[in-house]
Amino acid sequence: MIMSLEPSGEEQERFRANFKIISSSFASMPFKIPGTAFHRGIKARDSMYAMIDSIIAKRRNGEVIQQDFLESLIIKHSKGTNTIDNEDNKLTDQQMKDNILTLLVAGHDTTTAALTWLVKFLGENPAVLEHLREEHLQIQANRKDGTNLTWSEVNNMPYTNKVISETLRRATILPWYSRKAAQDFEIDGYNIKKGWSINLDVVSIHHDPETFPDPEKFDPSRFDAPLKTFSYLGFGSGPRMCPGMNLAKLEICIFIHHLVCKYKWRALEKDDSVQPTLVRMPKNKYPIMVEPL
Ligand code: HEM
Repeated sequence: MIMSLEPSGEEQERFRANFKIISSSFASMPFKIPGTAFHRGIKARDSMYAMIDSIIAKRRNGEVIQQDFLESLIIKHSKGTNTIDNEDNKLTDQQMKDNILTLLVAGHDTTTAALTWLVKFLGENPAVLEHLREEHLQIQANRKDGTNLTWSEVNNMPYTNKVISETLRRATILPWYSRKAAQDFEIDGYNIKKGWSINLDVVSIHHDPETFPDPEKFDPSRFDAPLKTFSYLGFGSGPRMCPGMNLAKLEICIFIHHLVCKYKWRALEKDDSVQPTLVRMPKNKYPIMVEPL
């Protein structure tokens, strides 16, 4: 979708390997010294840049044509192309590469983790799974022709949306993110100075028993009524809120539809530990055995 890499092959493998190094160095101390995670991350990023450079070059000389996000960036942002945008607003190749890398880094592991947690929570909560399956079987039954999920169907999945929100609350994929204080302020007796970086402890916010009674319980009905502002931060909040939210939700809705309409599954291991990385995942990656319904 982003740049049409084949799911297998040497290029994809190299991409995957570099991507893994970048993800695991994301929250490392910024010491650019050989041997540190940060240094490995920078090297992997440079290698990704080189790969994206070569992909952009092939697209520019017409060797490869694809209908994907990179292609639309190239068409819209090539200097001298006949679009209504001002030349000064066009992205440089460096900015294009950064955009592609940002989308991959911010969008891949987060969505993968969300899907993994979703399968786990549904497997552990058969009543929720049954309710969810009813919603999706009803969508199938109402469909007059065609087999593909339509845009209006995706936009009319009320229970699915609550299941997604509860998954992101309970799992809290991004356990913290930061904001810079715009002014001096005091909170609970602590004085915060303008310009300080503040990390939000989203796991605690999402497990506050005052807002979410019995917080460990997986219960999508918590989202039946609107919640207190800033108590649910699955995709963040405010102007820096996740720009990929709608894409991620779309991917998750499509995944859920096919999963619950066609398959049943069971966990192969019992392990509730969480991998202590920036993007929270079940430590054992939650292996399952899948069968047709
Ligand atoms: C279930 C999947 C996802 C989750 C749980 C998630 C969650 C988040 C959260 C919590 C933030 C921080 C928001 C804030 O600071 O207020 C964020 C930022 C961001 N996300 Fe996502 N995200 C997901 C998928 C995606 C996808 C698919 C993309 C793009 C393809 C994406 C791109 C970004 C970017 C670029 C930012 C940084 C925004 C900024 O700092 O201005 N995310 N995401």
